[in-house]
Amino acid sequence: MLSVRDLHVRYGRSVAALHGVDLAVPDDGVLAVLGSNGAGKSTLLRAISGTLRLHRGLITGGEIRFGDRRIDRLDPAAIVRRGVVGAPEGRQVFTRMTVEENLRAGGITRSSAERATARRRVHELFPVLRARAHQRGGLLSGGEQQMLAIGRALMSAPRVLLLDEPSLGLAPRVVEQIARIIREIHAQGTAVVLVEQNAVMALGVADHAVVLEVGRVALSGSSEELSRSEDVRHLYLGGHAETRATAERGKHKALSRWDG
Ligand SMILES: Nc1ncnc2c1ncn2[C@@H]1O[C@H](COP(=O)(O)OP(=O)(O)OP(=O)(O)O)[C@@H](O)[C@H]1O
Repeated sequence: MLSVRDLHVRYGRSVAALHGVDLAVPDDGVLAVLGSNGAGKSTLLRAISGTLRLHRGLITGGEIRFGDRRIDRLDPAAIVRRGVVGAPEGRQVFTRMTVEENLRAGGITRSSAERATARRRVHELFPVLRARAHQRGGLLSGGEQQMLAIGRALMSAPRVLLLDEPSLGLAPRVVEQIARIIREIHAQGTAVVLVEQNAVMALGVADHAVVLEVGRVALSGSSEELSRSEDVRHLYLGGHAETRATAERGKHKALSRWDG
């Protein structure tokens, strides 16, 4: 279980980005983190992955635990070794390196046997990455780069995968494909924290969700509950989109009847 308790984060002296955030991600869960621009979603992921300092940010209160150990004072490499691994946004793959070299870089903390197992898993999830093994990362399409970014994170055999807006800038068909793959990764036993502006996609994939508003958790609950929440529907789903989110979930899970 990954848990965040009363987390406060600042950037420099003037920006207080998180003001007492609480959340929990069960070992077998997918947690969606929704929220509008500037709500603090990326800050939360940076705090969990230990990368805040790269952005001149600092945890000023609270704690982050993985299992029974605190991880909020560890450096990013130690957090990856514990099994909590972030996939960068797709355009941040190593563009001059081949697909295979990108994957190898992701598995650098693991033994060669563990890397071989992880590579088989990545190739099964993303056959395109096997087909394009020797192509430069920068020549892949946006969706393929996103897949490579997720594949690179999976190479370190994470227990919790942190995803920062994997649907950003992708065509709806590709977003559906990524959503399917996230479900598959979860079904294989990896917990996922999914930061998304695309609430339809996120609520379709996650079991639970939190909505951040200016650095605070404004709402939390099961994805079904949040799909039905008036606030979430107006702010993030709009129109008939909530029906789509529910339909999406219905494809993959037996749901209680839609009462909205
Ligand atoms: N490196 C930084 N230095 C100073 N302030 C920052 C920095 N990064 C983020 N912030 C501020 O912290 C707050 C939270 O930003 P954050 O990027 O976490 O939000 P977000 O929910 O991820 O937004 P978006 O969806 O636009 O990416 C905002 O007020 C933002 O301006």
